[in-house]
Amino acid sequence: MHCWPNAGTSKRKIRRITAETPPDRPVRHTIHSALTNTYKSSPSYLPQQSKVPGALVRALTSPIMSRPHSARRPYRFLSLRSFICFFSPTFLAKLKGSGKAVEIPRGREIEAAKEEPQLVETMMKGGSGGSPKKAYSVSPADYRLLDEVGQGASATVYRAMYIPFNEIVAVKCMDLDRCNNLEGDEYAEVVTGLKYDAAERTLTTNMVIGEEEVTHEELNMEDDVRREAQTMSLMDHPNVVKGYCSFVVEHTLWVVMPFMAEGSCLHLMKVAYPNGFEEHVIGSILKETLKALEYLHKHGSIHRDVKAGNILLDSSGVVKLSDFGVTAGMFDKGDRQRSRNTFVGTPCWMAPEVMQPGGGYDFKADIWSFGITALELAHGHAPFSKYPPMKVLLMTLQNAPPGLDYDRDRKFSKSFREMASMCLVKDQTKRPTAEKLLKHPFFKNAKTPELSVKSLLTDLPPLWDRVKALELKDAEQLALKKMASSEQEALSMIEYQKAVSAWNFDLEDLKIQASLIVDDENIADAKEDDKGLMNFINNEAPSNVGSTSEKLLAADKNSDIKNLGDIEGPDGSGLIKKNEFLETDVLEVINQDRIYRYDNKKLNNDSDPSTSTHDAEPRQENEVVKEPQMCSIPLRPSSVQNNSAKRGRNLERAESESQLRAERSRCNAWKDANLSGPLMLPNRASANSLSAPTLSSIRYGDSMEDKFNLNAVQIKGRFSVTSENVDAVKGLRMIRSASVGDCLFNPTQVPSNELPKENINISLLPSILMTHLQNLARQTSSQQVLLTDLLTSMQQNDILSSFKTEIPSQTSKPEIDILVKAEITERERLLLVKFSELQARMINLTDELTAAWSKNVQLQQQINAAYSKRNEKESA
Ligand SMILES: Nc1ncnc2c1ncn2[C@@H]1O[C@H](COP(=O)(O)OP(=O)(O)OP(=O)(O)O)[C@@H](O)[C@H]1O
Repeated sequence: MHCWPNAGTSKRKIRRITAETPPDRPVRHTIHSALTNTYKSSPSYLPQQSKVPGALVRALTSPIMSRPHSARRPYRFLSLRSFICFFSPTFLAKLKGSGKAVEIPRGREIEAAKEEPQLVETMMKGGSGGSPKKAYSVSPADYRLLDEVGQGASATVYRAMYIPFNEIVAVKCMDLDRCNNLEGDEYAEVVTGLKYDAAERTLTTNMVIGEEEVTHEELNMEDDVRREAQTMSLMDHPNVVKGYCSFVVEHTLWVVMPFMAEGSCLHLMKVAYPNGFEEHVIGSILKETLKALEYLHKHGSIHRDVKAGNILLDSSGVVKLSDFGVTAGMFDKGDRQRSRNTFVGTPCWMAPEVMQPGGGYDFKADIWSFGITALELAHGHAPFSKYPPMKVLLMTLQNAPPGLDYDRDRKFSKSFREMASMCLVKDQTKRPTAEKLLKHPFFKNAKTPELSVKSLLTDLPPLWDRVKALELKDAEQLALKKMASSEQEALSMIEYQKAVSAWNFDLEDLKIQASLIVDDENIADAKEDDKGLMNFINNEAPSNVGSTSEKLLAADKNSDIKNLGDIEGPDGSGLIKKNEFLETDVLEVINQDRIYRYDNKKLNNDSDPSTSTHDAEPRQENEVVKEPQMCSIPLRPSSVQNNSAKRGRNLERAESESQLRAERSRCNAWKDANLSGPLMLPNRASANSLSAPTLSSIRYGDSMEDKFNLNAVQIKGRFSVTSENVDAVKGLRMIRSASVGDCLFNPTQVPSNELPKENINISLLPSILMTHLQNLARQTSSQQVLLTDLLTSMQQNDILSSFKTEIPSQTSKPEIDILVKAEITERERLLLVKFSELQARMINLTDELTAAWSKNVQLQQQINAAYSKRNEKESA
């Protein structure tokens, strides 16, 4: 790493110099000397005396700078960007290569900008390294958007023609409204610090020079959107996507950049390499990415969103890192050692230290994400990608770091596995720097991307056609969603049947559901339920995992932040200090737009059956899974729902894309069922599953439930009243079935003569009842299947335990044996409890079925009577 000076000092120094310098003295030399002294440890960034822009000089030497704070007023001047960037070491590089000194009479900056918009454009555009600048204008009229080539959470990327040069570029249109609640121009102005006046073709800025140190953050410049545009224009490296220029157009910020004709690695994997790339390709891609990271880190930036979706390829195989929306300057506050405290990134790729608010992190966080990206490229998806964000956070903190599995990833070399594991060390201080990592043998032997990556791209249609094809697929899925409601009802029942047969052994899932999903209406009940559940879990299974989740639950439910104790991951590295991982943090995590983006996107991958169990869920040694879960799942908090609603079309896209794959994986779900943990019978094929998809809900539930819920006007228990039958059941009361929580119509409570004739489709009622009865019958048979399986599983456990008692392990220690036996005995006990519960439920169900049948008969008689009465009346 370069030894950077303390930028804070430099700012103060510059301030002092400018304040003390009489306006009529030539100041360029003074500023240049200051910079020379301040940045002497990084000579390549020294600005040349003649290259400090005049406007900047004017701004710095303006009398306003020497006024006391109180006397300073909002000050408008040309190219705030130049001013701000002046403090950034990276900007100095730009000055060195390109700096065009422009003299503007003092106090006439705004007028000059209006008279010479071209000047503003010049100040805004990128360019460095001494190469002649290509000026890209900031007028939207100069760009013709051709095809959509990418869709991010906050942006749509287009292939576009830059008309003046007849050159193809990419234009990323970032929706400013989506980034904030502020409206349109107002927000655009705030976040960019720049106001584009289309009529005048000028860019102006409002800013208050206030505190002693003028920094990005104090100037309200920390926003992702502006940061991205800014960072992109400052970067200059062959492996970094450079921003040519950026400007505000109505409610969007346009960032113009080179067009990368093959899109992102993620996109390529989705289209043609669902199981990941071969090692030699991965080596090339990663090496180029690492070079980009090395460059960024050397220049004081942390990317914070390294992932396959942000590694772009062009048709000649060139690899570039993009998306600087969350890039942070390590020296933003003028403290070289200062690490970041904000919670930014995408959960699967996020380093453990980033997830722990207050802990602080530095550029090593990018190395972790880089390691995750290595696994992503190797498997076609990131580890834990099928889990909801909150779960990913917990798993990353608590589980052993993911890695390339010795057996499953046999096809990969030892050096690749080793390189990945070096990056994925929880202790950030033990991770190598990008520079060091580049020297790893894995990269030493990597081929140039032109050789390896290019071979991936043969026979592929153009990017925009691929994007369209994916969109068509999405549309098909959406159409599927809109199928007739009766079909949906039928399908939902099938889904439900599958879901009721599902085994979910995942204690974590259950806890997360319990902690995250809160029903406003039933909050008190839910609290009680959850308390009981958690007490049970923790009494029975005092694992670290349990206590962590309980504490999160406690924080979430009771806001009793002070009660949080220290929470420690099993390896001690995932330590969450008292009061650090608080309710607000949890909610912040949930509310993080980026997480939702990720969530939406990852839904595409979630159902990917190739996700390995190794990746997915390395179990803790001490995680003793015990409790057969039968808890009722409350709804999620409305705040989360509100946020989810914002996901809008992204979610729809993601959902629909995931449906087909989800369908496929559902088919295998039953036989894939994991028989190694506690049993959970989902007691609802719920409308909630989206908020906290569990293994079972991912496999069985989401898409079909969505279809089902599309027409649902009321959801009770696991059944819904759809818009089709709502009229028919008007006036009928619903009763809750004691054992299964179903809602059944209770015709005996409604005398037949009270049935509003005009609303009753008489023939519909028996059919509705029949459906419910059939469901009951199916449930009973499902329960029987469950019982059989349970018995089989018990037998297996018996065999296992007797085997273990008969043949004592020679290698394991006696304590471990005792633990194993205790666990098996405990499991047996729980299975027996479960077994008797199921038996009782089956008996209940059978009773209910019989009762329902007889009710059905009664009802039919009543209906017949009512029918003949009406006939009689009519004939009379
Ligand atoms: N310069 C480019 N050339 C070609 N395609 C691009 C370019 N930039 C982005 N894309 C495509 O657009 C997609 C979305 O872009 P990008 O990731 O920058 O958007 P975003 O909203 O920042 O997304 P994210 O959700 O990752 O934050 C990329 O995954 C890529 O496929």
